[in-house]
Amino acid sequence: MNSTSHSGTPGARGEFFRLPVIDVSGLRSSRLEDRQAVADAIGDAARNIGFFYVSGHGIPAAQIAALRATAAHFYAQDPDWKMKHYIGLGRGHKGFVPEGEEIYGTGRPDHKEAYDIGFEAADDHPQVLAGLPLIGGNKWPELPGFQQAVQAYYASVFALGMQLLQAFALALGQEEHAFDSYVTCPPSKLRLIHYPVDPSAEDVLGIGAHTDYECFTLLLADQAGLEVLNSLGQWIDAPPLTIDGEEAYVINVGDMLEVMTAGAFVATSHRVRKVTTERYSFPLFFACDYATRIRPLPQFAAADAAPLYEELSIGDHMWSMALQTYRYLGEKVRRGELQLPQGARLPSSFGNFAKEEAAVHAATPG
Ligand SMILES: O=C(O)CCC(=O)C(=O)O
Ligand SMILES: [Fe+2]
Repeated sequence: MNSTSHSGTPGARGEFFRLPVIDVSGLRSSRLEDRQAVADAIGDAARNIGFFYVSGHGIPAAQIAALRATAAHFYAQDPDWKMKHYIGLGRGHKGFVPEGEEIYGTGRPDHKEAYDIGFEAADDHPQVLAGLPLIGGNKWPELPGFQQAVQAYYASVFALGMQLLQAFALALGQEEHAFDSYVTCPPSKLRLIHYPVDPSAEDVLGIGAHTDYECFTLLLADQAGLEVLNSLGQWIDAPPLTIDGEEAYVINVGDMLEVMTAGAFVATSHRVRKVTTERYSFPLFFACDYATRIRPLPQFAAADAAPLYEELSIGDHMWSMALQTYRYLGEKVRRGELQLPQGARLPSSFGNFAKEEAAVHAATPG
């Protein structure tokens, strides 16, 4: 753990007022005790909060700067040119996501645009040939340096994700590499999100309240705006943090780690408030391979487990969430061209927000 000035102060589970900072440089130590100590801190934060900052990650500042520069260059282009890379063109669900395309909790479109990049899969990859949604090659705009900057950053942040996956395995009492073989060609998406300022827009959230669908998320943002829901119903700020000259990442537990732990780890709800300063954020949603069946680990499996934690395929979950939040996919569902996978959950089924809502309904007579 970092110095106390940065640490969170959790009381009861979910009662936090700031996010803890975990120095993960120990994950690169050759001594298992060092790696286990970091993993235990991650486990505590995942249980009590579902969100934490990570310092000591070692991602080169130059790669982050290059990514920011190329993202800004892309968004400065005119709208028609950006739409040539529209996510709805071609298969694979990758590319440019214009403002208004995504709708989360509020039922109102988010005030943001994005560019979605996936784990690169060749056209002859068995998962592509099998026609799995979300898997395939990327769209690379003709912008000098874009592809190089994005691929270099993707490789680094993905490698950090693998280290965190191993730490989560240790935190859950598993062998460190227990989950590695589930991550060979995952639908792990890196998003370059741009939140433009619109002073005339009233109360338009950057992103409505939601949980993330995958195992966990690694996020880097350049401005405040991200807010995390605690168990008292308060939105807690998670602004960018620089520690010893290095920008910290925000890591949060996603729906699939919540299922694997039958709720012991929380997929915590979060949102981005209306921005007053132009903002860029880059989440990597770290997933296992599409067909991985996610179910509670043996120590969390209980005969009376909530139906929410019934086994599901991670890819089907991600795809069904996309079908329910992207306009172009929703239209295809309505036209009968695409179907929701069997057993699809509704958006916002997981996380503390969902549980509070359920508790309110259960307590409401009639
Ligand atoms: O922009 C941010 O800080 C958060 C983005 C986010 O929550 C998401 O894309 O799922
Ligand atoms: Fe999110």
